[in-house]
Amino acid sequence: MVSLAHRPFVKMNGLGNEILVLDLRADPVAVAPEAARALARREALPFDQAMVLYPPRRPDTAAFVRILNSDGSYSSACGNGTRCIAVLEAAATGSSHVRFESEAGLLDCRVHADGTVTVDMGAPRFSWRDIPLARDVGDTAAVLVEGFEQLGPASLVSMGNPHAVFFVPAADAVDVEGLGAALERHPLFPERANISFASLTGPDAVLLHVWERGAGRTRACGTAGCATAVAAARTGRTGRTVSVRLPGGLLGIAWLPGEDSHVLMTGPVEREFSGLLTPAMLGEAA
Ligand SMILES: N[C@@H](CCC[C@H](N)C(=O)O)C(=O)O
Repeated sequence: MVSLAHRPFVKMNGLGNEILVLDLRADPVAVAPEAARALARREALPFDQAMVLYPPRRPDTAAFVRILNSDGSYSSACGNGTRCIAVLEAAATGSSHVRFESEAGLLDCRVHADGTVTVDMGAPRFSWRDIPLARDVGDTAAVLVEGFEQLGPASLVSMGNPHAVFFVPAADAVDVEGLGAALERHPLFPERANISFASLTGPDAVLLHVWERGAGRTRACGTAGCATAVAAARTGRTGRTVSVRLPGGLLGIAWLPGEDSHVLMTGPVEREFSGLLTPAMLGEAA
C-alpha cells in the first residue's frame, strides 16, 4: 500500500461535524481503512469523516468522492462533508455551482454569497431492500425495533446511507451513546445504521441528536438531518421544509414535492487549517 505521507489535507467542519479533506486527484492512491483509523486518532487529525477526492469519472463532475468514517468503514453519503468540499472547489474554480459524484450518485452544490451551501442530496429511498434492512418489515415509515419498543416506532430511510429516526418527547434527554451504539449494530440493519433521536420544537422545527454509523456521537450529521426531515414530513409531523437544530447548529432541509423528489440541504462550513500529512499522523515510522 502506498503511503499517504506528504499529501495535502484540509481540516474543516460542517456544524461541528469534523471533516478531513484529502484531495488525491493529482496523484490518486487508495486510502486503506487502517490509514483512516490512524489519521482519526486524537493525537493525529481527529475527524468524523474523511472526504477523499479522486479524478472525476464523468466529465460534468469535479471529482469522484470516497467517504471514510473514523472507524475506517466506508459510507456512500455525507452531507456536511459535501458542503465542505463544495466550498473548496468553488474557491479554486471561481464557480458557485459545483458537482461531485459519490457511490450514491451525483451531488449538485450551490455556494451562496454568505458562504452557506445548498446540496441536492438526491431522493430518499424507503424500500427495505434499498435501506437496507434484514427483512421486509412492511411500512418503513413506522417500524418497532425488537428490543427497543419503548422508543416507539422508528422511521427508516436511505439518504444514500441507512438511517433510523426515532421521534421522542425530548431528544436532549435521550441516552444517545448507549442507545445509538446498540441500535447501530441491531440485526435489523445488515450494513449498520445511523441513529437519530428527534423532537418537534415548533411547526416545521426539529431538535436532533445523532449517533453516526462508524463515527459515534457527532455534533451534526447532514444526511441524518435530511432523513429526519423526510421522516417527519412522511409521517405527517411537519411540512416538507424543516429547520433541523443539531448540537452544532442549524440545517435547512427542503424535500421537494412528490415521493420520489430530491432533498435540498443548506448549511454553513468552516475551514480550520491545512498542511501535509506526516508519517507520525499516519502511525508510520518516519
Ligand atoms: N456526517 C455525515 C454522514 C456520514 C456517514 C455516516 N456515518 C455513514 O456511515 O453512513 C453527514 O453529514 O451526512
